[in-house]
Amino acid sequence: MVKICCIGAGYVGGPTMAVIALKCPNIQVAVVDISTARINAWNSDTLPIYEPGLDEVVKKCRGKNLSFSTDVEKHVAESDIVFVSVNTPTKTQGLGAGKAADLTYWESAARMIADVAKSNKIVVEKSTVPVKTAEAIEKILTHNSKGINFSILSNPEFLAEGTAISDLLNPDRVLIGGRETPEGKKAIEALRDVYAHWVPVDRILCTNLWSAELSKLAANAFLAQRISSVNAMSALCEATGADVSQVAHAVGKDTRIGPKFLNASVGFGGSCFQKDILNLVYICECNGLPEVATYWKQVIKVNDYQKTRFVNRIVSSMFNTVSGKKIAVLGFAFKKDTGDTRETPAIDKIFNDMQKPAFVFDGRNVVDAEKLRKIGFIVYSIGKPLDDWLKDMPAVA
Ligand SMILES: NC(=O)c1ccc[n+]([C@@H]2O[C@H](COP(=O)([O-])OP(=O)(O)OC[C@H]3O[C@@H](n4cnc5c(N)ncnc54)[C@H](O)[C@@H]3O)[C@@H](O)[C@H]2O)c1
Ligand SMILES: O=c1ccn([C@@H]2O[C@H](COP(=O)(O)OP(=O)(O)O[C@H]3O[C@H](CO)[C@@H](O)[C@H](O)[C@H]3O)[C@@H](O)[C@H]2O)c(=O)[nH]1
Repeated sequence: MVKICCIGAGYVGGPTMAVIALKCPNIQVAVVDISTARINAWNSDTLPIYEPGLDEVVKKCRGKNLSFSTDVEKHVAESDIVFVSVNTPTKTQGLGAGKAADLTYWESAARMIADVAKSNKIVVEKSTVPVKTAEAIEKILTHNSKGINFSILSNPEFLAEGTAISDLLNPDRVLIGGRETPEGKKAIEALRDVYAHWVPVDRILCTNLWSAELSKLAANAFLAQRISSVNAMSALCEATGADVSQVAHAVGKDTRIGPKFLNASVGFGGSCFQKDILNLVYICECNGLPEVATYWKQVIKVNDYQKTRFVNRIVSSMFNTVSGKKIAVLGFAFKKDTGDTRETPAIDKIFNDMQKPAFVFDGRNVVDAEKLRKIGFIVYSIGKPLDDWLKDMPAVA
C-alpha cells in the first residue's frame, strides 16, 4: 500500500490530503504538524478551519485511511511520498525583508526529512515557493542523504478558500513539475497515478520543475491583476457616472477576457495574492528585470490605492472626521464562505438606532443600494454613480 505523509496541517495540507484519502482508498494518508492544537482540532468534531464540505470528507476517511498526528518523524520515515505544505510567509527581516518568501519552515522540514528517511522518497513541494526552490531543497536532501534517493517534484496548489473542496474534487488542472531524468519522470508518473484516481488525465499537466514553480506565482499575479484592473476602472466610473458592474459585464462578455474575477471591491485580501506578488517582484529584481518587477508591483499599488480610496470616502463623507463616531463592519472575513453577513434583515433596525445622517459604504457591491436609500441611508457603492451627498464631498479627506 502506498503511504503518503503531508507536513503541514493547514488550509492546504488538511483539505488536500482529505480529498486524496477520499478518492484513493488504497492509499494511507497521514497529515502531520508541529502544532498540537491544530492536530487535536483535526481529530475532534470541530475542525480547525471552516470549508464547505470539509467536515463530511474528513468524517468519512478519518480513522480509515486518513490520520492526523504530531508524530512528524515517524510518519515521514514510513512514507513513499512526502508532501510539504508548510507556510511560506513574506520575510519580515533580513535579506529581501518585506518581499521575499520566508523559507525557514520549508528548510527545517527538508532537513528533518533527510534526517529521518531510511528509504527512497518522492518529496513534493505543495507550498507556494520562489522559482528554483526545488534546487535548494534537492541540495539539502542529497547532501544529508546517507545514500537514500530523493526525487523532488513541484505540485503547487490552486484551491481558493471557501471553495477548497469543490476546487480539489474538480480542479481546472493539476500541475506536476519534475526533473527531466528517468528518475524524475518516474516520480512524476507516481504522483500522476495518485491524482488520476479522480482527475481526468488531460487536466494533469506535467512540466519541468521551474515552469511548475513559476506557474503558481504567475497564476496568482494574473488573477490579482484582473482585480486591480477592475478596481482601477471603478475609480474612473465614480468620476464619470459609469457603473462598474455594467462595464465589467460588458468587458467580460468578450470570450477572450471572460466574466470571472471582475468584481470591483475594496481590494483583494487573503493570505496569498499580496505575498506571492511581492515574491514575484523580488525574484524579478534578483534576476535583473526591474521593468518586469515594476509592472507587477503596480498590481499591489493599485490594491493599496483602492483600500485608501474607500477609507477616504468614508472620512470625507462624514465631515472629514470619524473620531468619536461608531462604525460597524459587516463581513470582516476577506471573502464569502469564511464568515459572511450579507443581507442581514437587521439593517432597518440598525437605521433607526443610528445617528443621522446614516451611511452605508459598500466595498463589495453586495447591498441593495436603492432599498437602503429608500430606508434613508446615504449609500456609497464602489464604482457606482455617486449619491448627491458624496458628489458634494471631496474624494480625498
Ligand atoms: N491558504 C490557501 O488558500 C493556499 C492555497 C494555495 C497555496 N497555498 C500555499 O500553501 C502553503 C501553506 O499554506 P496554508 O494556508 O495551508 O498555511 P497554514 O499556515 O494554514 O499551514 C501551515 C502549517 O504548517 C505547519 N508547519 C510549519 N513548519 C512545520 C514543520 N517543520 N513541521 C510540521 N509542520 C509545520 C504549521 O504549524 C501550520 O499548521 C503556503 O505556501 C501557501 O502560500 C495556500
Ligand atoms: O472579482 C474578484 C475576485 C476576488 N476578489 C477578492 O480577492 C481576494 C482573494 O480571493 P480568492 O482568489 O477567491 O481567494 P484565495 O483563497 O485568496 O485564493 C487565491 O489564492 C490562492 C493561494 O495561492 C490560490 O490557490 C487561488 O487559486 C487564488 O484564487 C478576496 O479578498 C476576494 O474578495 C475581488 O475583490 N474581486
